[in-house]
Amino acid sequence: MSADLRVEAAVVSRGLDVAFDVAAGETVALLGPNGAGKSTTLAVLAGLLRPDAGRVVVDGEELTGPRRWVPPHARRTALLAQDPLLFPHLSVVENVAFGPRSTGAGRRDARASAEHWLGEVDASHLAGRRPHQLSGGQAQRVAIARALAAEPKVLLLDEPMAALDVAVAPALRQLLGRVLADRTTVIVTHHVLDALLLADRVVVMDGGRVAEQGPSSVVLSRPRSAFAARFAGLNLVSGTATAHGVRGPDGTVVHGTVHGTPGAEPPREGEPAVAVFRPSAVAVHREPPGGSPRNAFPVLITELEPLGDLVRVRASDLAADVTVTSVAALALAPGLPVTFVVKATEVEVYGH
Ligand SMILES: Nc1ncnc2c1ncn2[C@@H]1O[C@H](COP(=O)(O)OP(=O)(O)OP(=O)(O)O)[C@@H](O)[C@H]1O
Repeated sequence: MSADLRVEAAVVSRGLDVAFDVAAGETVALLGPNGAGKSTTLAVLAGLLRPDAGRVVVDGEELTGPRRWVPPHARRTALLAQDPLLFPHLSVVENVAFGPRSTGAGRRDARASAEHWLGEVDASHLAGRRPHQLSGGQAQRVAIARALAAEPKVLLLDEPMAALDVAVAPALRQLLGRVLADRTTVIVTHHVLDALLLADRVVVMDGGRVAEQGPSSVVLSRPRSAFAARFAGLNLVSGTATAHGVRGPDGTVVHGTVHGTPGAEPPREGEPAVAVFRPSAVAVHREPPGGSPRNAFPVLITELEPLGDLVRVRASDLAADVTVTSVAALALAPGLPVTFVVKATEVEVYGH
């Protein structure tokens, strides 16, 4: 069911001029500051907005073009907004059956498909309820089932977790990880973890244009655009899982909290895993701290970069954000050997 996607779109009134591709089965996260044009791009893909110039091609078929316009309901693209927008007068199962009904399925097939997809999102028990009897997280699950039941070629998600309590977001992220695997998806998100764990690639937008794009782990650990650097700039250490962390390529173990990834159990020992921690969680020491249970990395400083009120200290593939005062106090400079120190409680470990 997955299809490849190409978009080129200029919308003059919104200052949008973007072009990017999504491979069949790939999940791309659209990141960027407010007003960057992420939602406008989704609207163009969904057929809700006709660009002044450009085209949208899915699976070799032009859906939007100079002389072509396929209306939203006939595009086989499903858009899932922050707000689930369920029909209030229909039950949950009727809401989900609306997806296949809208693509021409008969009543009985549509109902069977609705029951199947409710099962896929762990919401079978909600089938008979009305939308006003659902929590925000439950309603969003039902909306996901409705989107999937229409068997879209492309799934478009606009901050699907933004309106939810932080407490239910992890469960929904896990569900999305499961259902997005092998589906062509574009997801707008403000969360670095969504970009890292749900997306294969990220496209960073700024001022209506693509500022940077690439594999999620590369862009998030070595960002080139100012936004991506502020947004992420995470330290990532890839290797194999141990009981309490990750063993890096040089044999050093980074200790942290081991989590399951969306749709998967926590990594077992020896499986590929990545340790993630923020540069702001890293302290820089001139002398290795003795007898400490913390993670300590002996490194050589390669670069000092101003970052607002802070200074980003880069050393091989790692970064630490420290105050200007401590740069002066420690006389930090490129070429200086130092120790980067991070508490295990600041390190998250995921299967990769
Ligand atoms: N309905 C609209 N009519 C006219 N201009 C709009 C409309 N929606 C957005 N814009 C403008 O288009 C530009 C891109 O906005 P868009 O909502 O696509 O950005 P975004 O990246 O999705 O932002 P956010 O993260 O805040 O949702 C902005 O300048 C915005 O003010």
